[in-house]
Amino acid sequence: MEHFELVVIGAGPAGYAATMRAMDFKKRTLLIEKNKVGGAGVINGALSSKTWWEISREVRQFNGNLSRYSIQRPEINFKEIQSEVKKATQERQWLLQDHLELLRTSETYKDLLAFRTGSARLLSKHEVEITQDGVTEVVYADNIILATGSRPRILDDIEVDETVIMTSNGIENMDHFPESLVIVGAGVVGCEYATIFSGFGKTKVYLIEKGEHILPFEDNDVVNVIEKNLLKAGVIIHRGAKLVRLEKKDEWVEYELELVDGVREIHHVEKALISVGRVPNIDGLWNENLDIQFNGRGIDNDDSQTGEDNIFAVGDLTQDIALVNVGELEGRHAVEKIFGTPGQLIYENISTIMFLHPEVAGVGMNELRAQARGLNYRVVTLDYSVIPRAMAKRNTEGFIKLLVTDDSEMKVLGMRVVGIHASSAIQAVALLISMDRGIEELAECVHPHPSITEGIQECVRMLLGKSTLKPDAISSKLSCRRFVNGQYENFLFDNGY
Ligand SMILES: Cc1cc2nc3c(=O)[nH]c(=O)nc-3n(C[C@H](O)[C@H](O)[C@H](O)COP(=O)(O)OP(=O)(O)OC[C@H]3O[C@@H](n4cnc5c(N)ncnc54)[C@H](O)[C@@H]3O)c2cc1C
Ligand SMILES: NC(=O)c1ccc[n+]([C@@H]2O[C@H](COP(=O)([O-])OP(=O)(O)OC[C@H]3O[C@@H](n4cnc5c(N)ncnc54)[C@H](O)[C@@H]3O)[C@@H](O)[C@H]2O)c1
Repeated sequence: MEHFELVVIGAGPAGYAATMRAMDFKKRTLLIEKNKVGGAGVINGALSSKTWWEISREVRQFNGNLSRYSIQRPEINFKEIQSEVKKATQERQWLLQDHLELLRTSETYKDLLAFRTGSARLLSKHEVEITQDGVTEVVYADNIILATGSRPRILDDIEVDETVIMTSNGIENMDHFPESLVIVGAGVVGCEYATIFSGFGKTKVYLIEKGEHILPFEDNDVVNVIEKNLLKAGVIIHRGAKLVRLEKKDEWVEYELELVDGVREIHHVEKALISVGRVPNIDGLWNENLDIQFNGRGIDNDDSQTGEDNIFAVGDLTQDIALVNVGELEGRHAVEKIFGTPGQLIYENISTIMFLHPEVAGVGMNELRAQARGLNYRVVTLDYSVIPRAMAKRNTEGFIKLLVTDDSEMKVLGMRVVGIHASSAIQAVALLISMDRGIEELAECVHPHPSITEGIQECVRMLLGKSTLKPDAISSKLSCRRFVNGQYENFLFDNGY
């Protein structure tokens, strides 16, 4: 039986990152993938959907500019766009595969790194069985990292064929812009695809959310901006709606809704996307005799470790946040825990971007989460219309919101930026959170001009009572408040100078 110091199952972002970190420790490692290297980080997931989003954003912007000068819009071609998306995912896949291959054949790594295509499962705490085309092989592993990721959750009674009724695994394989599309579930995936398809201007989008509002985990002020733009792009949003049935009829989709007032409606659309969350890929992954616990949301791990001392679980497979950067962080952490001196696995400073219209970037807590934890906090908001860079872009839609602790230290709890360049603006704050620092540093450093980060600096200065624009003068664009014992109150810091 071939012997490895580490076997990693799954070559998505989490497993790939874990394998490469193991190379730094010079450990003999086997990476096993049953499908394509890159996982949902590349195909039917992060990179593919972001390429669709980028192109849709350009089309929306371009069309908007043409309308401004009364110029007719050109036709856009679905297949050309789809082929551009395929090029992006292919580039990334080739990069990851070629990198793997070059390492495997290099002098330094040829005895360390091995790769097998096949489906893997654990026979015991040290034996991994790999099956490919009916051929089975068993290898011995000192340590094992499970990184098998997740797949779309499917609702009972809905028959997904990935052609007419689809999940995120099928939506990108259509061959034309559908005339109409219903999206069930207005979480991140649902809202991103609603933004993408409404942005192209070729598809009537219907968005169904069982909760009271779209993006139920986000603050109302963020949701309001996104919802307003979706509506402006012609999206019909059914909030608090119960999906009674959704089925294929004559190659179209018929669905029935029960609305909040009890009224029932029947709709017909060309295609459906089911985006109601994801489930971890654990089926048959390990034998029952192993102490690996599953809690419904994912593998219940402690600092990436399962109940077995040599078996670890990382990425979407676990109960923690399902993101590429989190999977990579966990994968690297698990390897450091096995072979080195691990740092702390910290989730508080994880940055996220939701690719909507406009983009929404976040780090740390939002108000919903702070309130759910019963925290008192200070919160400052600044509208994009006071930021020179946004004025120059002729796009002042959006705002910055910063949350800090309600004490003299004012440690950063979290931030949301909604608007252009949101994603690049949050990095400095992510760093402050990771360093567990107060906000003074941000107030004093000199930002480039004009930049969106100047808006963040102004937020910080408002909290410190030394902003250039005063919130009590332009309260429609700036606010500085405390949230104490369930109530908001205006807050003006008197620094005495
Ligand atoms: C539509 C969509 C958009 C997204 N957008 C973003 C985004 O913008 N930013 C972001 O950070 N995240 C995004 N995500 C989430 C991100 O894709 C996932 O969090 C990330 O891919 C998880 O990485 P992973 O390695 O844990 O799992 P995966 O990427 O799912 O990879 C797991 C791999 O394991 C393989 N595998 C499974 N079982 C076995 C087995 N038994 N044997 C061998 N191999 C196996 C699979 O084939 C797969 O390649 C998005 C997800 C979706 C669906
Ligand atoms: N930009 C990004 O970072 C990004 C993009 C896409 C996905 N992701 C990751 O992928 C994960 C999965 O995304 P997702 O959107 O599938 O899940 P999600 O949990 O974000 O959203 C699912 C939504 O479906 C709704 N829902 C559930 N059952 C329903 C029903 N029967 N009828 C109507 N609505 C229903 C839920 O209330 C929720 O709003 C995310 O949690 C995120 O971690 C990240």
